[in-house]
This record gives sequence, structure tokens and C-alpha cells, in this order.
Amino acid sequence: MSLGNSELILNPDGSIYHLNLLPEDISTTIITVGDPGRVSAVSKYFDSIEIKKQHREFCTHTGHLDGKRITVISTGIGTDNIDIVFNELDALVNINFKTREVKSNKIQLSFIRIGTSGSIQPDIPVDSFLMSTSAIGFDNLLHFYDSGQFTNTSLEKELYRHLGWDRHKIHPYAVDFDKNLGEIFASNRIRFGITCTNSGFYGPQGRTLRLNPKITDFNERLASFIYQNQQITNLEMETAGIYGLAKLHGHRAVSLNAILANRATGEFSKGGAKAVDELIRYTLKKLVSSSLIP
Ligand SMILES: O=P(O)(O)O[C@H]1O[C@H](CO)[C@@H](O)[C@H]1O
Ligand SMILES: O=c1cc[nH]c(=O)[nH]1
Repeated sequence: MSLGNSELILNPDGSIYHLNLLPEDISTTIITVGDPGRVSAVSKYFDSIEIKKQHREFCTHTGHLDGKRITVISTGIGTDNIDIVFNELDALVNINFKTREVKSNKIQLSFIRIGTSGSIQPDIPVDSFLMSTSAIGFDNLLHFYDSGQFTNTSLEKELYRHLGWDRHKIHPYAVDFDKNLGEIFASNRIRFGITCTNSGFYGPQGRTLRLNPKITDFNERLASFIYQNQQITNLEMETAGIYGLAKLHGHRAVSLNAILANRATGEFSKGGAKAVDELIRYTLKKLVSSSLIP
């Protein structure tokens, strides 16, 4: 079936609508970052940069490091943007832009998020690194897709029971990381935990400036949940959408977080840029030394 002009939207130069990219512009190994300024903070470590393109908050650099072709792309903030970025990146490899048909042989992409986050556990210090083994989405994105078989329903059920937030009409979804991809980036420098993704930075992460929260013990309720010996460790704004849309499309994803805030102790990193740079260098080192990444 050929996709209509209002569904698969291509620009006059043949590039995909929001990302402004052509199929040949991306690698199958893709690092996602929220901040467009973080793209060059990653690509400055490449041996060479082949492509540099930007449209809105979506900045893309593709280059080479130690013989591996890597794309780094900024998603901007939030899972609304993740919907755009992940659908369009998948289209670049799995839809034929000439016939406008879905290809029969699918290409699998590997996504590594290098993001920032806030811990809700007092013993997870600022400037530490954390890998999200599962992500809980309070943002609703996955509810708009036929996603039942890709979510972790057992985690969802236990969480619903623990939170009792049905009365607030809050029905989060849960999705796991790709274990094989995660193993490439694991070491004793990295903590593991369940990450909560929400649709905002203030109220939806339990922050109060001038507005009063509806759920006054939001972070505390999350922090006291334990599932199969794992705690909910941190809050951010993309991981659940990334895990969900990667799984639905048949791709693999892992989210690595530099912890900048500790919400339980009230601390914020004084060296956030350094921590993010260290996580970038750590990630690139692991990536180039893995034989499982082409
Ligand atoms: O640093 P990034 O990757 O943007 O990630 C985190 O920081 C932003 C909020 O400050 C949100 O996007 C959140 O997920
Ligand atoms: O507390 C934090 C810190 C970074 N990013 C978030 O989304 N939350």
C-alpha cells in the first residue's frame, strides 16, 4: 500500500518532513540527546563528520569514529518530539520514499539516549550515571499505539496497585530496555534503575514553584515502589517514549542518564556539563569497543 502525501510527508528535496534528512544521512547506530547543543558535544569526538543538518530542534550529525558510522540527533524535550523523531527515523530506513511503500526487509536501528535526569533516591548522587532497565511512561504516548504486547504488564499491574492513582486518571505504561544493547554500556560506573518519564519538568515531576501539586507525595510514592528488587530511581522526559517506539518498530534502545538533580536531598549538580561530557566519552568508548555494533 502506497502511503498518501498527508501521511508520509516529504520535503521538495526528498527529505523527511521534520528531521530534514535523506535516507543516506543516517547510520543504524543513533545517539539521541535532548539538547541540540549537545549534538556537537558528541560529534566533536568523531574522527570525521560527514553530515550536519538542522531543522527546528532536530539537529543531526553523522560521522565516523574508529571505523564505526554513528549518527547523533537532538530530539528536543519531551515524548511529543520522540513520536516525531522515532517515526521519521524509522521511515528513513524502512519505507521506500520513491514507491512510498513499507519495505519488506526491515532494518533494525540501535538507539542510545545520552540524557540528563533527576534522582528520587537519596543515595543516588548528582553527577552519577544511571541506565534505565525499564521506563514508566506517565505521558500517554504509547496509549495511542497498538502496544499491548510490547509493554511490561506485570510491572504496570504492580505499580497501579502500589500507587492507587486510578482516581487521578493516571494510567502509566511500562517498557523495558533492550538487554543486549544495555550490556554493551554496563560497568561498575553505571547504576541501574526504573526511570519515570513524564510530560513536564515541574508539576509532572513533583516540583512546586507557584502552583500547588494535585498529588502532594508524588516523588515519595514513586520512590517507595519496589519491583523485582528494583527501585524507581529517576525522573526525566523521553525514555519511556523511546523504549516504546523503538520496540514497536522492531528497533533496540537503551537510555543512559547523567543525574543532575537529587530531588530527595534537594541538590543540583554544580558540574553538570562535566558530568554530561564524561557520560558522552564513556558511551563513545563502549560503543567503539563493542563488536556487536557495526
Ligand atoms: O538533557 P535531556 O536529554 O534534554 O533530558 C532531560 O532534560 C530535559 C529537562 O531539563 C528533558 O528533556 C529531560 O528528559
Ligand atoms: O530533575 C530533572 C533533571 C533533568 N531532567 C529532568 O527531566 N529532571
